Amino acid sequence: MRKLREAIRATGNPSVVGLDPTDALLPAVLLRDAGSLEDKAEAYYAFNCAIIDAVADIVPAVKPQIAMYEALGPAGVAVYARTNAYAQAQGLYVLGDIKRGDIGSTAAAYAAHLSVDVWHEDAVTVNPYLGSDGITPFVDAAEEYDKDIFVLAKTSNPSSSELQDLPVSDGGMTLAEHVGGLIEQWGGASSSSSSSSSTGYSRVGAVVGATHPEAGAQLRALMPHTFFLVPGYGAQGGTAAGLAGFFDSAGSGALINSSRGIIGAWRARPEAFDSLSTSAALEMVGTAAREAAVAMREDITTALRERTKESA
Ligand SMILES: O=c1ccn([C@@H]2O[C@H](COP(=O)(O)O)[C@@H](O)[C@H]2O)c(=O)[nH]1
Repeated sequence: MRKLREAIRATGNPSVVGLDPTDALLPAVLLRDAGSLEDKAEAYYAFNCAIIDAVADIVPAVKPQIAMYEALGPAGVAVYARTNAYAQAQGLYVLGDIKRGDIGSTAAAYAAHLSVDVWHEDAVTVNPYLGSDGITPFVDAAEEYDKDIFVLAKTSNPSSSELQDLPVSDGGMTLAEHVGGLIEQWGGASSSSSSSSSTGYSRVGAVVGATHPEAGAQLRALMPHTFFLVPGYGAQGGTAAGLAGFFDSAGSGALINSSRGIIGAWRARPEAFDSLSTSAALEMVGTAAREAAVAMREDITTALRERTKESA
């Protein structure tokens, strides 16, 4: 997590902007002439670049959600990779939300996301449901190419409880907590020769939803070497008040994501977007995204300061 932590320190901002474009999240004027999937993919790219340009100096990272790009077929996948390259060129850490997981031989092929530089990702998300042989290829690739992975532990969605809250031991440990223990092990296996080990956090992070503050605090206590990616703030109802427990006592250890709350912030503006030119609409999208990103940063850093005051 060395690169991510340096970027968080440089911006003073532990939050990440999710780049999850959909037709509903783009002003209609940007899609007016998009007659094909290729045109639509180009519109998504222009939208993403406007947002990246507007926030690159105030956030450490972006998290493109590959599903939104795969929905447009090959042209969308190409725009996913181009968006990542553009974000990296602006100095941002790129966390590809690809949520892969499969048997070992197939996981090894998926791990090319980290080893083959066409994807331009600094980290990817992975699904641990298949166990260690589905994860090890990603850990090995992350180690070899100095990248990171984030393993799903306690996800933000309401039905995560159907599986992740099940007790898996007599002591009442939940499946999410058990996965947390495995993540610490996978990170420990990676950290011996890792440049990340000097940061106190291994290169194997965990995804822990902002919508579950109690589970977040519990997992933080159980997982001292694991950096958290925390989705669910904003559109899914997670609040800054519930987030402090996801961070360590030094105010580090977590990166909070907002996607729709930032890239769709333009929808709350009074301007009549449809009467704007494409370039004016893109500028407004960027301005609204920047304001929303600043508000999110203030919200989170204020909550962290309040916690420090309370514990002093
Ligand atoms: O537990 C999880 C894991 C991943 N996500 C992803 O994060 C964003 C959230 O988008 P918002 O618009 O901020 O709700 C999206 O890409 C999800 O696939 C998650 O929400 N929860």
